Amino acid sequence: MDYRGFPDFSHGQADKIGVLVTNLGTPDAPDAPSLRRYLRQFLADPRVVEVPRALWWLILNGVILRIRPRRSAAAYKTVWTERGSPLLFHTKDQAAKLQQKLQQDYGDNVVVGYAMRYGSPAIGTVIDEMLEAGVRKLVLLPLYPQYSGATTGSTFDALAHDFTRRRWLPDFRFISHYHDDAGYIKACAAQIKAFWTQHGQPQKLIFSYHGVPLKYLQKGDPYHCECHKTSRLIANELGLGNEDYLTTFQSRFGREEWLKPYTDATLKALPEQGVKNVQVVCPGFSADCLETIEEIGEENREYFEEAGGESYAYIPALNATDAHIDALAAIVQRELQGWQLTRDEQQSAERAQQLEKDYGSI
Ligand SMILES: C=CC1=C(C)c2cc3[nH]c(cc4nc(cc5[nH]c(cc1n2)c(C)c5CCC(=O)O)C(CCC(=O)O)=C4C)c(C)c3C=C
Ligand SMILES: [Fe+2]
Ligand SMILES: [Fe+2]
Repeated sequence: MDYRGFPDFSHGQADKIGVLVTNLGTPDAPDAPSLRRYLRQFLADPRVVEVPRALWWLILNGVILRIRPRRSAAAYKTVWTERGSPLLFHTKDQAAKLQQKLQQDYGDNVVVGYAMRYGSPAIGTVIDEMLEAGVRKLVLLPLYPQYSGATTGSTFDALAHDFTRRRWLPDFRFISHYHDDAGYIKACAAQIKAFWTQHGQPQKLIFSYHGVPLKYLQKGDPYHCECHKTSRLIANELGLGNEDYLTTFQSRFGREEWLKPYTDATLKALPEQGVKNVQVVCPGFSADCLETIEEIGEENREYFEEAGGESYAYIPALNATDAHIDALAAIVQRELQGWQLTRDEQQSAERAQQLEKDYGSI
């Protein structure tokens, strides 16, 4: 085994702190070949689809990868922008703003990078760049507020796999969730309040989260509970009563039962129950993407309106808003305690280095 290292590192180099934010990943282009590549990597992950490998290999290659790439490419085309996939450019913006924010306290000693669990930029490539830049302490923040083995757990797997082939491992911290973090909850509530200032308050607020198969909950995945807790905390912050909001689950994949109630079935049923004015918000998505823009913004709007709904709005994700970046920075900074290198300490470290250079070490 040839463990990977960087032989030309400088001995005097100050240790840097690396903050790596990650998200799920997205195809490189909204076309069938790119989707086939992306979906093959994503859906072959045993954390995502827990079906016996040989059987799943047959279904994935024999059925899904023949049909889904073309269908999904058409959906991605409707959300694609000049800057590419929304998920990718929002993540890029989040990392850039987080870098600026953390630099205020840590100067050049902190390096913020972004990577994707599937597709590019790959986690290993970005860690290479960080280690080469002198990062010896690494914080990984998957941008999934609610923990699930399928998302957060899988991101850890990718990192752990990457570490198995490295010669010099950094100190490492992993933020596995922040579903009840006060700053995150306040940022979500503020985003909703700002929307209400412009568009008014709905009859019902729907908190819609990406679903997972029901059996993951039954086997001990905390995702379902964490989603409900996030909704409850945001609702409290907004002063809502139990009857003012609902928690639902979207983006079902495959035939088995997923977490319920389903977002689409709920929106189809609400008008008949007299609920004709709703707003949907997706606190589990830290960035707008196909699943929010197209599925919630378009597809589910149609279901609601076809069923007799009169007013429907999607409240955008936190994306790279200041309140979101402030919340993420606070989460990261809490994790950095003990590692903290403030600008003052950095300056005195630089002075010490200079003295050593001028007078030699004692
Ligand atoms: C936010 C948390 C997410 C969980 C939990 C999650 C679980 C999960 N997803 C699939 C299958 C697909 N998801 C797809 C897109 C997608 N999923 C998330 C997030 C979570 N998924 C995001 C942010 C996105 C959007 C990516 C983008 O490029 O915009 C897709 C691809 C799109 C499509 O072909 O429909 C699939 C497939 C499973 C099976 C699963 C849990 C087991
Ligand atoms: Fe998904
Ligand atoms: Fe979807």
